[in-house]
Amino acid sequence: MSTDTQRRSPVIIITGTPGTGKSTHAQLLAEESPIPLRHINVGEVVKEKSLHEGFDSEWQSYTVDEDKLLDELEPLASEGGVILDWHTCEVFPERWADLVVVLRCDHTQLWERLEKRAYPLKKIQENNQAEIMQVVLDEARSSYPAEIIVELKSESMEDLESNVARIIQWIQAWKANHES
Ligand SMILES: Nc1ncnc2c1ncn2[C@@H]1O[C@H](COP(=O)(O)OP(=O)(O)O)[C@@H](O)[C@H]1O
Repeated sequence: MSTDTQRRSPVIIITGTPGTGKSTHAQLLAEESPIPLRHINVGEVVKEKSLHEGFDSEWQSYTVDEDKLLDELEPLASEGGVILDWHTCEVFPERWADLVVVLRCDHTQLWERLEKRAYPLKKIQENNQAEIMQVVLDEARSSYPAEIIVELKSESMEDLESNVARIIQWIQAWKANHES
C-alpha cells in the first residue's frame, strides 16, 4: 500500500506487454469507476509533451527521458485519481502505486494483435518473447510489494469485463478504507 495517506483517490497502474489490453481496460475502468479516475496513456504523454530523446526508427519507439516523464507525472500521482497506462512500470516510484494490474495474454493471440498494428517483425518478436518470459510481471514484482500486484488474463471480452468489475470492487474497498 502506498505511504501517501493524503490522497483522496488511488493511483492504479495498468501495465503489460504492448497489445495485452491496457488502454482498453483503462478506458472502460475510467468510464465505469465509482470515483473519477483519469486515464493517462503514458506513451501518448511522452509523444505529446516531447518527454523523449528522439524516435528510434529501428524499433519504432521513442527513447523516453525518464526524468522529464517523472517530473510531468509527479503532480498527477500526488493528487491521485489516475490510471497510469504503460508497457513498463518500474520507472514509477513505489510510493505512487496503490494497485498494479499486470495484464497477460496468450502469446499467439498477442502476436495477432500486434500484427494488426503493423509493427516491424522484430518488434512483434521481441514483445512476444517478453510476454512468454513474463518480463513485465517480474518487473512489477521487483518494484512493488506483492500485495498490491494483481495479474489478470486479457484474452476475451469476458476477461475484460470481469477484470474491470474486479478493479472496481478494489476501488470501493480502497474508498471505504480511506473514509474511515
Ligand atoms: N480482453 C481482450 N479480449 C479481446 N481483445 C482485446 C482484449 N483487450 C484488448 N483487446 C484488443 O487487443 C488490441 C490491443 O489492445 P490495447 O488496449 O490497445 O492494448 P495495449 O494498450 O496493452 O497496447 C485491441 O485491438 C483491443 O481491442
